[in-house]
Order: sequence, then C-alpha cells, then structure tokens
Amino acid sequence: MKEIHIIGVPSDYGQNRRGVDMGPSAIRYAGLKEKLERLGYRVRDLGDVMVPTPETRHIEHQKLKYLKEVVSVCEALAERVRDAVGSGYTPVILGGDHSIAMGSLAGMAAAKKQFGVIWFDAHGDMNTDETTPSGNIHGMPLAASIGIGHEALTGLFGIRPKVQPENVVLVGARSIDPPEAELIRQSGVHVFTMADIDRMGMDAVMRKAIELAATGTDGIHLSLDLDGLDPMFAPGVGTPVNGGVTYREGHLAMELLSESGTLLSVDVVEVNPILDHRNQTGRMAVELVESLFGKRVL
Ligand SMILES: NC(=[NH2+])NCCC[C@H](N)C(=O)O
Ligand SMILES: [Mn+2]
Ligand SMILES: [Mn+2]
Repeated sequence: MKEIHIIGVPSDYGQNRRGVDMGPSAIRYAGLKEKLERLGYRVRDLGDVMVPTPETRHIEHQKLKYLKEVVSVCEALAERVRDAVGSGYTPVILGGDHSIAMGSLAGMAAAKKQFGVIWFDAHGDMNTDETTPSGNIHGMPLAASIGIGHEALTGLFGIRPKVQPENVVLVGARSIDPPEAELIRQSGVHVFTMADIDRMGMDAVMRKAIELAATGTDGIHLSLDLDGLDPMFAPGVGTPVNGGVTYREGHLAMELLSESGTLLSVDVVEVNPILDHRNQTGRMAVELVESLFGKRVL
C-alpha cells in the first residue's frame, strides 16, 4: 500500500477571516494520522510549510490581497508536493484557505505529465484579479491553475498551465459570481452543480466526474473545500452556502473516488476552527478522508 505524507499549510492569506490558518491543527487533532494508520497505511506527518506571520501582512493590490505571501506559501508547498509525488507517496495536504491549492497543483504538475482535478466546492474559484468581487485569492486558484488570471499566479512555480481544463471537474457548485460564470463557460472545465447532483444523483455525477478527470491522465488530484458540504455538516468555514452536499452524498463521493483507484493526492481546505462548533468540521474532514482512503461500513 502507498505511504501517505501529511503536509500542513497554515495559511489564511487567501481570504479575510482569520482562523483558517488553524485548520491543520484542527484536522490533526481530530485524529487524521491514527485513523489512516488504522486503515493499514504507513503515514508520515511532514509538519507544516513555513508561513509568514500575520504581523508582516500587507495588502499591495486590492484585487490580489496578500499576493506575495500567497505566492511564497504556494511555492514552498509545491516543492513538498513535487518531492512526495515524485517519490511515489500520496500527499494529504491540510489547509489553510483554498489559495494553497495552487501550490498543490504546481507540485503535481512538476511531478506528473498529466493529471486530472476534481474540485469539490460550493464555489467556482474561477475568478481573476479582473472579475473578483472581494480581492481574495482563494476565489481564484482554479482559474490560475488552468492558466487564466494574473501572471504572478498563473506562472507560479514556472509551469503554466498546471492542468488541462478538459480534465478539471467542479462538483457541488452553487455560488458563482456572474463574471466568473462567463469565465467558467469559456474555459472548458466541466461542472456538476448542486442542481445536477439533485437530478442525476451523486453516484452518477461522481462516476462521470472521475471518468472526465482520469481519461488520458495518470490519475486525479482531489481538492476538497469543506464548504462544498452543506453548512449543517461543515459549519466551520469562512464562506458557507446553503443547499450543499449532504453527509451521505459526501461519503459516497469519497467512496467512489477511492474505488476508482485513481487518486494521486488530495488537499483538504477551508476548515476554520474559530467558526466551528467543537471541531465538527475538522472531524468531518477526517471522516471524508477516511472514506477516500478506503474506510467502509463493513
Ligand atoms: N475557496 C473559497 N471558499 N472561495 C470562495 C470565493 C468567494 C467569491 N467567489 C470570491 O471570489 O471572493
Ligand atoms: Mn474553494
Ligand atoms: Mn468554497
């Protein structure tokens, strides 16, 4: 069985609510390593990527807040992911806000010729500095990773694009900014909205998503934004949106991805313990990762 490497990325520079920098602690506290070991994996916790202290934060661009900090954190993460995947390990990357996924995907792109991405999220994360309503970079990582947006983000780690849009699938979308919707339509990424999940069912959606992300690639990176789940099950997130994926649908999605045997790496992001109730969201994250790595009822 493949060895798992846990990498923490305690960064909150991609958005404006403090606390998501404590996500890695909350997820570790919920027993991630022990639970993966119980499933039979060898697990190494590599500790955290260095993140500059909040006291040094400065906003230079209103449309790309904390750009320098985000880029430096992502490049440090990219090196770790490249080394882990290059040596045949499966990284489990703990955010931090979703901007860190640009680092995960940069590392993947350095290690693999072709890979697919399933982006599990209430949001599209397909904004650019020109479309963003907030200036928060966590609304931009998917666009940047397919080569759309500001050069400082699209060119991160010297690889562009990180992933081909036809191998990218958004699952769970229900909050998209209007200009972002236009970018999504033009980009060629595939999208299964909550309405699609209602109509087709999670089983059919995930089978299709896995096929789209895996065809012609070496495997799949899952970018798991906890706000993809309904806030009822994951209240500890900075940008909650009603009408999300249920507890059961979430586990089904992870089980199907696990069974497909295509998973290369995963990031688990947007867990904010300050907004959470007694680490419910941290625990939810760990449960989903367990299903993703093969935990079953029987
Ligand atoms: N990773 C996230 N939670 N992203 C939320 C993005 C929200 C909004 N679309 C923005 O650009 O600001
Ligand atoms: Mn997101
Ligand atoms: Mn989101």
